[in-house]
Amino acid sequence: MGATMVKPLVKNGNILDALPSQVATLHVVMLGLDSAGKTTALYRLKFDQYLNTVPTIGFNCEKVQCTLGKAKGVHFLVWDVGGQEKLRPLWRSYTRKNGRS
Ligand SMILES: Nc1nc2c(ncn2[C@@H]2O[C@H](COP(=O)(O)OP(=O)(O)OP(=O)(O)O)[C@@H](O)[C@H]2O)c(=O)[nH]1
Ligand SMILES: [Mg+2]
Repeated sequence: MGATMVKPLVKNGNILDALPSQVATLHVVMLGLDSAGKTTALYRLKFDQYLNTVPTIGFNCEKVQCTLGKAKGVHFLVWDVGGQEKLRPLWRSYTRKNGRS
């Protein structure tokens, strides 16, 4: 049985360094249970502050520009999807075009 070589996605522990240099906008979907902290993390990324949040009904979408490292200038379109149980059936509609589902 031969071993398979898998090229690591993350180099030097930094996922940003693994991004292609010529990329316009990367879409990121945040999924997780309610009150996991998704919106808090998104606002921290976008506004560099910890802001009070309310439970997300539907989704929030924010454009975030990377300002450091090799990924400087790359734009992320971050989709922060509500995690309440009644909203979870909608999660698949945010992931079906990723080629893995
Ligand atoms: N202690 C602690 N509290 C956190 C952290 N991140 C978020 N919170 C708190 O957890 C609560 C829920 O955070 P949200 O960011 O609204 O959670 P969410 O994942 O967006 O929840 P839904 O929108 O319902 O899916 C808020 O009161 C936050 O202040 C954390 O890292 N530590
Ligand atoms: Mg939220």
